[in-house]
Amino acid sequence: MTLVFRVGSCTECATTAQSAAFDILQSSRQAGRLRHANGSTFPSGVPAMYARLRQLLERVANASSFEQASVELMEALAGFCRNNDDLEAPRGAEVVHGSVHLRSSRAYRRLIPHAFATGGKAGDVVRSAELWSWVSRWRRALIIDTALLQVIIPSGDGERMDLDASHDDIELTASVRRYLDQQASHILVLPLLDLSQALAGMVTLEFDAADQIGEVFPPPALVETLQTVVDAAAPRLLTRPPRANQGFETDELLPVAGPTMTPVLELLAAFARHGETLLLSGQTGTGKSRLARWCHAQSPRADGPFEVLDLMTIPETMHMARLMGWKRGAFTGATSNVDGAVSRAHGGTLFIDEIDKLSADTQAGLLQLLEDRSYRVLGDNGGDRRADVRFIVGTNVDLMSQVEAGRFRRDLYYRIHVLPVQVPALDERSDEIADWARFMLARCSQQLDAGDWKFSESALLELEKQSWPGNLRQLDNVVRRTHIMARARGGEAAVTRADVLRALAMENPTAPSISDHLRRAAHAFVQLALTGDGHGRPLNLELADAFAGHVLDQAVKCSPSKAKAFDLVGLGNLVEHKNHYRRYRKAQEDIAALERREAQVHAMGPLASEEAKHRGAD
Ligand SMILES: Nc1ncnc2c1ncn2[C@@H]1O[C@H](COP(=O)(O)OP(=O)(O)OP(=O)(O)O)[C@@H](O)[C@H]1O
Repeated sequence: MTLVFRVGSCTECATTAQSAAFDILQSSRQAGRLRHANGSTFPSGVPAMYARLRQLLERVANASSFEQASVELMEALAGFCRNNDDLEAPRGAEVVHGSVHLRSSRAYRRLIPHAFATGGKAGDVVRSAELWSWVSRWRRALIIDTALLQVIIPSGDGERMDLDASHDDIELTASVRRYLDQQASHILVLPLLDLSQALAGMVTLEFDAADQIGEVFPPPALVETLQTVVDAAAPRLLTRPPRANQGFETDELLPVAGPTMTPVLELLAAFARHGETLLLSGQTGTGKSRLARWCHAQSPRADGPFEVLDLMTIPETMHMARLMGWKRGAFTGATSNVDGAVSRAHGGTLFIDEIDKLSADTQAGLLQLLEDRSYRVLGDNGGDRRADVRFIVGTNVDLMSQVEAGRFRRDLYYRIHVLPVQVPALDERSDEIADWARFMLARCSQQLDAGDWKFSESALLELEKQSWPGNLRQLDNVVRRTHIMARARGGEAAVTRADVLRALAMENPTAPSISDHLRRAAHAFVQLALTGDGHGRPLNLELADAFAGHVLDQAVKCSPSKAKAFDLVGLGNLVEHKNHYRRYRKAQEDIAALERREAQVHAMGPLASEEAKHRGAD
């Protein structure tokens, strides 16, 4: 008799069907009627295995959290490995570590490491990105033979791929080799699929099985069993709620920590302890740079320096120099030695923000730095230096799309994609909005020495109702604006809903405001100043008057007459007194002066001013 259970994409249906199937299996076994599809009887161990599987499913279903359910699963998998007489797997191998990874395609959502009795510390278990990239590419169980550096696909004919060989599908870096070397002899990676067969994560088991090096270990039959167990447990496991909020202690680096952020903070706290590169992705303004600093404070390097290299604010031609530093004479105008970010971060952490902006040649330099932990200061003939630095990198773009577009090196991507964490947008953690708003209001009242300001409840509700595409940065701007408006209105130190509504009315996130345009123009001006000639002649701030000149020039170009143009920009009185020609001539001179200076700066070359800026640093 064949029984087919058809189930929809609902956990309840699937688990009920599973239970029914196991019950039938059990009673058939008891009645001695169990037959394989080909007519042979099942090996005696198979029904016993299903009984154990059923117990596991009950334990997973009753687990109070995803974390507890994951540990149940890993313990059960280890049990299947140890107690494997029926499966004829070689004995003498120990399961040392296990881990359940819950991941989206680009970032970790949860990581549950587990050390078995004989193993080391669970906190040591951090998987590399490569395991994930392989399992997501092939969506089947894989074994890594860490001694022979081979990936083995145990199903089918046990296809082996040399990790050392240049294989199109495999990204292998020296660090992976090092990483694999120091772990157990074999790593089994099992995909974790949800009910719709989408890849939701992976389960890894590490074996200490030195006498199995070169063998397909664990043997394919055991791998198949373990995968069956994972497949059966997955629907229940994936629907277990996260562990109850343990609450993160807030401090000045982490002023707010709402329930939605708890899993992210747990991951960051766990990853902070490691030396591997941490990748923080997330929309602009979500607080990545502050979280990087928080991670540093949680790390064993907390007493060392925390350095930031914000690539957004550095001209591309200076990326390498600012990262590595330079020696006197390294290039024209380099009149003194200047430390780079790597040496300033020695013994601590270097946060490289907007990593996607990294110039092509610096990408190669950073790759070598991450691989070998060595770097060379520009113009230094004394050889390479050792970098004792933990790297955290930040981006607000999808780095893989940059790789696919050929703008970011694939090997560097895999090298920095070791511990990827996605910082949720503020709209996804609206449970934090009120606390952030209170914190920001207190901060700006304190900065202005303006007393003890509070939001009314309805004002906070109004903020919670909004969407925040600019995230914490936008909320901060709105809170500051609200505070200014409320103070101008007079009365007691309370921000009302009406204040909030007025401040919000000035927000138009889709169209950049005049302030945004001015900020951008100021940024461009400062960038140009940074690329000055290195002889102590920075781009004079007075040249910024050219901006007013441009405004007047545009007004004249866009208006039917000069008189109307001057009226438009509030200078109508000059027309009355016939002074406007002089004013317009001055505007054109300002523009011409800036353009002349700009041409000179470009002709001088980019490195010189950097040197000038750092003159006296050593
Ligand atoms: N821990 C914090 N303490 C105080 N303010 C914070 C904190 N985190 C975020 N903010 C507020 O949010 C703003 C943006 O934070 P941050 O610069 O860290 O974001 P980001 O994600 O690194 O942005 P970008 O991608 O644009 O570099 C800060 O200017 C500050 O106003």
